[in-house]
Amino acid sequence: MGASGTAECGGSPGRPGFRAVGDACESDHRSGQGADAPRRGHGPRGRPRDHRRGVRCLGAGLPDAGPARHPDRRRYRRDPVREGRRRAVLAGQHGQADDRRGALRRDAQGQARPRHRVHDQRECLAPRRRGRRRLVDVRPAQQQGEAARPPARHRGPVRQRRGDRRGRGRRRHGGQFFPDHEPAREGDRARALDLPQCHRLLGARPEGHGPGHGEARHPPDRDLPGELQALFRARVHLEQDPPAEPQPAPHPRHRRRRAEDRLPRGIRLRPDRLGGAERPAPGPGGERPQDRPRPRRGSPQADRVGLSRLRGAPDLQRRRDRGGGRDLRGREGPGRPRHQEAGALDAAARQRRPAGGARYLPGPADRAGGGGPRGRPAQGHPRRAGGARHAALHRRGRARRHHDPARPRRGARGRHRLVPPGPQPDHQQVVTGTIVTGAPAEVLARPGGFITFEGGEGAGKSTQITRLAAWLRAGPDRGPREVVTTREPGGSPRAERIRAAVLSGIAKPHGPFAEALMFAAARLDHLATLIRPSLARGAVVLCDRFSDSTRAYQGAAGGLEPETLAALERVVVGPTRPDLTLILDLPPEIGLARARQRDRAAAVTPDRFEAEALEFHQRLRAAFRAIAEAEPGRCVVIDAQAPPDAVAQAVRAAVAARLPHLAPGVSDAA
Ligand SMILES: Nc1ncnc2c1ncn2[C@@H]1O[C@H](COP(=O)(O)OP(=O)(O)O)[C@@H](O)[C@H]1O
Ligand SMILES: Cc1cn([C@H]2C[C@H](O)[C@@H](COP(=O)(O)OP(=O)(O)O)O2)c(=O)[nH]c1=O
Repeated sequence: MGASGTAECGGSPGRPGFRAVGDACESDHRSGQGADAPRRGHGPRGRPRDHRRGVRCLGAGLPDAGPARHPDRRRYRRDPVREGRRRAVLAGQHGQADDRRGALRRDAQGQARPRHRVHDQRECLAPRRRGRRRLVDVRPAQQQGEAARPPARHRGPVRQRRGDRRGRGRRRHGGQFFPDHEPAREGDRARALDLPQCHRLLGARPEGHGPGHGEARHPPDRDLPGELQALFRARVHLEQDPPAEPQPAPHPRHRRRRAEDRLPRGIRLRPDRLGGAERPAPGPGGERPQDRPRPRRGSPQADRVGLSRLRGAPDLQRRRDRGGGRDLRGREGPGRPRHQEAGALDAAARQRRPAGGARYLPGPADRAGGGGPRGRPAQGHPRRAGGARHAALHRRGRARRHHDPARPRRGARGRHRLVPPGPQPDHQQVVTGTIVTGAPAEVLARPGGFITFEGGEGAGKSTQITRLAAWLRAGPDRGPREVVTTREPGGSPRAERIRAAVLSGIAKPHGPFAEALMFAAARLDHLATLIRPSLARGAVVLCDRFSDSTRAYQGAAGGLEPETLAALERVVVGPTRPDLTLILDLPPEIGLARARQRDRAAAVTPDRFEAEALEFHQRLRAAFRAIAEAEPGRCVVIDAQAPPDAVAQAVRAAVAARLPHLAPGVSDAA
């Protein structure tokens, strides 16, 4: 093929000035078979180029290079990677026609490139490996520099990536369809990069031969063209530090999180206050507010129901002590999110709203005393409650909010601000995390109560709970009330699974403390998932056994120290102590007889505690009595030997006496 060698080394008509490096063709200049003429006058600065090892002719054997056929052509077709490169070379040969049309080209891996990169400078396959094709620009340096300078609109890396993306898929090239050839290996990405990219990485000018080029920093290998030197140097950079992939846009939810994260530490958002965030007062020791024990406000009862978390707690508690107000329940529970409280209170407020959906409307007194803009009553923060200064502050806050798109629009989430007619009762009644401002106590939450039933086996607890629930559901004069009946261990799906395990006796070999821990675990879930949410809704919760059973069974009867159980109770129960505990008392022999009769009827075997000896049950009875004596304000002992109706009557009387707001009426209770 010496005949084609001379012509091909001079450059094919479609690809003047290019040669392939490392290809094994018959025009190999090492073998001396190629023509000498193109060896001189093709390299930059007129240097001879082809004396280097492995510089061979481009285009030998290519279909449009002449009638001669390359002997390795069939081999290329069998190797997909090499086939892709061969087609890239083909594409380069058709480049001039494509360039005139402004078409994209394909590099050696089949990726499309803007034409200014492809035409004369790009086809440098860096590694010197035997059998690999490298294209070397052998045109004069000035011409190379002109071709290497990309147009401004293609200079940035983003443009380059977009070009790559556009090149994917099948693309018509020179009248033929060529499939894509993705880079076979990661290293091919570095090898496929073009020279402008190399220049950028080297901090050199694209022209490549002036001051500031890589040659100035590295001793130049004068035998190599400047672009090839640059590529060899850049390859190291590229393989170590590949170009950054475009980052996907952050998800809107993440953006929102980041916006919240920008809040200074200690500041929390107040959804009820459109004014935004508040910073709780710093602790004396610099501790975080959420780590601080909550301050006690008012009575222990107020603390139990979480009134300490309400700004109007003292006032509400005063109302309740007078008997004219309503209790707030169930806003304790550190694990429960505030919006849940808000939802519960909102629901309660909606229930209490007058029929027809009418809301409280602002009266003249509202406008007189610190009214808001356009005659609306001042709402939200107590500082805005009265006086022109506070009204002006309020207006300023509204104006600011109007221009802040990050803040929710007023009423956008369907919340209502209920303002009673007449003078504002007490603007301290702002509930953290919810919407109510200045509403009377009975609007804030529906009153509820937490009543537990305790006693030995077969005392009649389940029977009496059912009866009391029916009585309480009638509710007071204002209408029916929600009553939740539950039991321990159990009451929630997870707690029921613990119940099944512990009553099967699985923890008995581990001792009473292990059993107490299992009961505590069940209680934790029960409280979190059922009891506290129900109390927060204002429901009455009737529970068959609670923490007093742990004291009696695992403590007094099981031998566990009271201090241990008290600590466990403090951790698990916290402030959610029962309002009233009804202890059904009867001799254990009678209770066990009833329980066995019940079990036979239900065809179940006695559980782990029913199977205990009589002496164990006697200790239980003594323990329950002792608890009642220790806490007379909470506990009432009821004689459970009486007939069921008589016991039910005694239970109602106890509830009416201790929790009068739950009683449906005096006539019913009598
Ligand atoms: N006051 C009562 N007098 C007689 N039998 C009763 C009385 N109360 C409940 N029972 C019966 O005793 C059995 C156990 O009652 P139950 O309510 O299940 O007790 P506990 O829940 O305390 O184990 C049931 O069969 C029930 O019908
Ligand atoms: C709640 C609780 C129950 N128990 C025991 C008492 C009961 O024997 C058993 C619960 O069974 P249960 O069937 O609810 O009792 P009763 O037969 O009285 O209706 O679990 C404890 O030992 N510790 C506890 O804390």
